[in-house]
Amino acid sequence: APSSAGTRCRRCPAPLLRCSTTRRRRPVRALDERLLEAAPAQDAEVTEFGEVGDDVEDGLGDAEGDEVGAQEVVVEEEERPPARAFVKSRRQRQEEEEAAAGQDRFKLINGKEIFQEKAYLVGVEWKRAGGSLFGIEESLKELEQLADTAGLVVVGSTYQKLSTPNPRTYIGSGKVSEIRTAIQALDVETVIFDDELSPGQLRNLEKSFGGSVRVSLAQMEYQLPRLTKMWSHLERQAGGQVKGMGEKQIEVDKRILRTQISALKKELESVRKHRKLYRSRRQSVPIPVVSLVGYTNAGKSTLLNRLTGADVLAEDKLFATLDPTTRRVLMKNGTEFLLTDTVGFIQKLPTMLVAAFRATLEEISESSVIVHLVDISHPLAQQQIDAVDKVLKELDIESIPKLIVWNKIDNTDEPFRVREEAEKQGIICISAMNGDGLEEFCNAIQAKLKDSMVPIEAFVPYDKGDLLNDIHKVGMVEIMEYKENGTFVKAHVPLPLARLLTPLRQQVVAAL
Ligand SMILES: Nc1nc2c(ncn2[C@@H]2O[C@H](COP(=O)(O)OP(=O)(O)OP(=O)(O)O)[C@@H](O)[C@H]2O)c(=O)[nH]1
Ligand SMILES: [Mg+2]
Repeated sequence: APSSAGTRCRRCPAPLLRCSTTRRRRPVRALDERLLEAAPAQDAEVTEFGEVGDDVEDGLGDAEGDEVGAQEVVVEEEERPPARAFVKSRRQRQEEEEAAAGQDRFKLINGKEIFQEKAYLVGVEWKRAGGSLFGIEESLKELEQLADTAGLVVVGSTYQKLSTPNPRTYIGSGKVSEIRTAIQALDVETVIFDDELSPGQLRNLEKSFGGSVRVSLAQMEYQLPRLTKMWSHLERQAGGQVKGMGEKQIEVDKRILRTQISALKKELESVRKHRKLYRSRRQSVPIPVVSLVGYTNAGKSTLLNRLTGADVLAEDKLFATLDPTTRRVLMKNGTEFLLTDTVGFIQKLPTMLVAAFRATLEEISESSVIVHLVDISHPLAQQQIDAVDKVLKELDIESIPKLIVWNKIDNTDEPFRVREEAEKQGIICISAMNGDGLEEFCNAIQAKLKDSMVPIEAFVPYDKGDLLNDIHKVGMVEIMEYKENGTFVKAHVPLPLARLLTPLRQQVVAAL
């Protein structure tokens, strides 16, 4: 029989069009649908299935081992309508399904409605030594998480090992055609490159991916606040297989995204203005600022919530925090500090991102202590630490005392051993989730804060009582003696407060 191998399911004797076992995994499903769509020209499409099917076959298991699959086949075998009618009814069903799926593809993410585009990821591993801290597979995994955070559905990914980029298309021509096949087979709407491409390379890729496919630099902006990666958006192919519905969705999708971008831009701008104002106001009440930095998903927002009860967005998503948030932490001994949450760091921090998140970075450089929070339960914890350190180095903040804190101790396999290691290195272990080690954390912060303060001795007259309050709140008092016309204080205070106290400090000698 012609092309019998291609038309039969590998796992069962059913002809492919009737075997619903193949509808399990997404890539195959997409192919199956295309197959049905082009039913009158079955043979040609079936060949395509045979080819691409090989790539997605693994993991399906063998026929005997999978009873569910066999059952599904039996059910469909019972009906056996004439091929064409069968295809038609399936087609209708498929249309309905698709319409329903279209609705499903709008997801609420952080209170905003986002259309779930189908995305395909492309990465490049450089052969030269001493390249990235992260392996290509890790990098793609992270990119997948980023895409997921942005509300995309990743339908596939690929990567290539290269020693130099192809000046025309960045990746090699073989890879380009492989991706083109995948775009068609999987109905891909967005191709995301794990690197920054030149406008020329983008244009050439656009051509290579087919005339009706558009790759545009402007789309980079799509997810700018959430995604730091290079975006290239592929128009769904017009005509033929595209349903009117699908086209409309793309338009709606674009509109939503465009509105979102401008709204987010405005938001970001107003946040910056607000924070600038806030900062200058705060400087007159010199409560020390502690900045929380760390790789994305380290648990910074969770820790801030834990310590302050602030309702800061904590999510198992990358870049859950867009706007840095500052909260007041009151310690048991009455001392206060301001804790600032920052947006998570990430490897390959592109210039674009540095600019967009300058607000966060400004905050860090003005803090009294920097807390570097690490997800110690992450298999790539060390690489993440290195990536964060690299960014911190660029900020020129070496003079600010730093505290390293290992978080998610509850999530480690051998918490005892991890704690032992931490102790050796003078590192604090906590669980922001269950509150373990938070008291130790606060004490360590206090000790670090003291490092950043200056020792003073001052005589504060009774009519300047508010200054005494400030010293209590933000400083560390060693001696406080009430005299006839004022109070003698020996303490460590932050530099700005020491400056405010300067006139009173001069009076110390006179008063004694
Ligand atoms: N098991 C465990 N999970 C934690 C702990 N702290 C945080 N998490 C989880 O880790 C995930 C990320 O936490 P976030 O607080 O959003 O992380 P973040 O560092 O603010 O992330 P970005 O804002 O993206 O930089 C969430 O799912 C938290 O519930 C912890 O101590 N133990
Ligand atoms: Mg956060």
